[in-house]
Amino acid sequence: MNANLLQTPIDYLKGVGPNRAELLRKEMGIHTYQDLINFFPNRYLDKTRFYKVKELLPSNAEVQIIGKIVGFKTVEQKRGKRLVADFIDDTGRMELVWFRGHKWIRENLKVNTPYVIFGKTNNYGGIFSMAHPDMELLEEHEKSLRTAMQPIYPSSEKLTNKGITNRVVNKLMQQLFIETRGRFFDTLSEDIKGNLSLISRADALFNVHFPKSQELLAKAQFRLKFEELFYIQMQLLIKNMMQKQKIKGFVFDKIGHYFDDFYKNHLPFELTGAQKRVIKEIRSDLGSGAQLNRLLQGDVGSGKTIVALMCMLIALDNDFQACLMAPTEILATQHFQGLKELCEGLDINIALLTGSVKTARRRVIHEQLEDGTLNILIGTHALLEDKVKFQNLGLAIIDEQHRFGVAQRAKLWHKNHLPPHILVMTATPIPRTLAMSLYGDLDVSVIDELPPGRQPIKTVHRYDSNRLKVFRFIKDEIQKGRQIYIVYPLIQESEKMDYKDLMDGYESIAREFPMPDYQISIVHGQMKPADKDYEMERFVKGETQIMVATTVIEVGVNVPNASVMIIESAERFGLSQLHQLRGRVGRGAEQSYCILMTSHKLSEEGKTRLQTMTATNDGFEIAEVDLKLRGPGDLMGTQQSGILNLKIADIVKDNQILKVARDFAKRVLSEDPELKMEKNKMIRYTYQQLAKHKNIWNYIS
Ligand SMILES: Nc1ncnc2c1ncn2[C@@H]1O[C@H](COP(=O)(O)OP(=O)(O)OP(=O)(O)O)[C@@H](O)[C@H]1O
Repeated sequence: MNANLLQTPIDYLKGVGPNRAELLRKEMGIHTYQDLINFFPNRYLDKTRFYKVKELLPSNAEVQIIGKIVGFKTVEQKRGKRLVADFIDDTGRMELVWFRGHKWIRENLKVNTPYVIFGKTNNYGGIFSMAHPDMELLEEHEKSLRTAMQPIYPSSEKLTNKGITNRVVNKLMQQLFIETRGRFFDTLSEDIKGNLSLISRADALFNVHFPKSQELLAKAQFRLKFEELFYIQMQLLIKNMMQKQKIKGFVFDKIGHYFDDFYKNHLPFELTGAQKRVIKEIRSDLGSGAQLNRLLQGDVGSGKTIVALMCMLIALDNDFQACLMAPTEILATQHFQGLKELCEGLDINIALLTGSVKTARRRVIHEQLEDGTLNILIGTHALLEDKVKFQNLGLAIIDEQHRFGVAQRAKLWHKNHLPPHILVMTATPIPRTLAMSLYGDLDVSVIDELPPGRQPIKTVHRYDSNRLKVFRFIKDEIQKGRQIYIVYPLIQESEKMDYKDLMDGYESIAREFPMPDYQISIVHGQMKPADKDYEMERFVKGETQIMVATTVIEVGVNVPNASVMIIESAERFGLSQLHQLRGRVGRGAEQSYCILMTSHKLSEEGKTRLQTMTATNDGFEIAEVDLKLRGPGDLMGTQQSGILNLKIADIVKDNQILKVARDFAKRVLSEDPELKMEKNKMIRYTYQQLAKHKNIWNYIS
């Protein structure tokens, strides 16, 4: 197919006038023939069956009926007018209803003329009705391309009211196939097609818009989904390959005094097998001559901090500086304290830089960074300020990267004449499939083992009405010398109300656990950093037994003696947030507990979340459920990724296809990294088009 023809503006397609063209462009992003062909149905209806009005059941099933309109009437309602048509077939009568677009409907729908209508039926007071039905003249229906499965396009009700009904899209699609004669060149190699028994691209496009059978539809969808995912994976793998070739990293080939001394004399515990493996992986990257770009995933409490430190020591051994950036002040401070403790006796100059560091101290830090006397800098995004200049930054570690985002990751790159090695740590496990698609340009290491001696956290769900029992339990635990977290949701839109909940909660806890027997800390977002630190500090030192907090403590806080996590209004938290919060306990050797408090009013999804939490402690399993419940768009940090704007594949449902696509992309590139082989000609061409047009779907056809 001539690629230029597909670039034809949509205005030229027969049946598209200036008004429609405008709507197609503005509302549906369809500018060219190509855009239209890549506008895929989001579902299909079985159109083999026609119903009679008499056969309708009072359920709201989607049905297809043949009949005629015998008259219109307008009904006044509180919330505006409703247009109602009397619709009959030879067995009975029903109503068609429109809430909007009355003028267009009256002008365009014919009375006493047979139509095929379809849509969802309702039954109010014994009368069947269908709101905003999709309608086609029977005569046209008989003429149109016969398909068993009727494609339903994702065009909104708004468009339907402006005349772009499903039927119109369908007709335009037919016209497009007529004008292009359905000849679309293939984009995959014979090799891949043969291996996976894929149908041709032309057949796939035809059958996805005009399925001849269920079986062909399935084949068409598989082929198009595979192709979409395959090229995304190609893009990520090639990007990764180029990064390795082009971006020379500093070569950290020495393992010197810092690392050795720490390993032999200061390691506070035996490393787990997973920690050792990950350090080895990172070490080999650091010494390879390419830039390290690695994602380090480890479930909560799996011991990422020590891995981070040991990598920084390698940088120091090679006469470079290192930095660690954390998303919150509390976390940065905690990392600083923890690392300082670990580095004791090692002769390392390590500093903390956050928004609340005083100017005089800041100046010292800036100077020492530039003259190279500061070895390690820990901080928040304050590290990204222009004033912060390193003498020789060799390794940047980013904790909890989704909160920073890709742009900030890039900013760290420019802190040096050559980009430093970048290690991204995350404690929110990202389902493997998603990690593959989102971070395909990063290598991934996983710490999949917890330090020994940890007991799984016992998680239970309790209703608010059982609060007294929960309080009794807390008292018993405090008696045993343990510490307790009580966390309240703080969600921005309703901050005031949440804040009140927190303060009310705090008061009732203070009543239940009076001084001097009990000491309570409180930490929330509206406090000054210094006050927060003070309260945190008291809890860390064990001076207070209860920490009442909002989710500011969500990530990374490490108080091994804390053994009970109580989460108030647990139904309001997302799954990964619940898992993160739970991860604040179970960090010592004692049996730990997580108690999820809720009212009796729970949504289905809320119930699933609570059941998942009580059933498993595995962060990866939880992340998978979370992904299924919320969809990838809602997962932290994924919004910024264009990758999720898929046209036909669904990253969750089609993750098997994603795996196959990734395997094939890898296979092609390992055999032919520059796509020079004759058999990969189409792949090379398609890939080049893709790189040129940025948007994957703007070229393939
Ligand atoms: N190999 C090990 N053996 C025993 N204890 C360990 C080991 N590795 C880490 N720890 C301890 O486990 C606790 C958790 O480690 P760390 O804070 O590094 O976890 P993390 O992976 O950063 O988790 P999170 O993301 O939840 O903060 C710390 O108290 C740490 O000292």
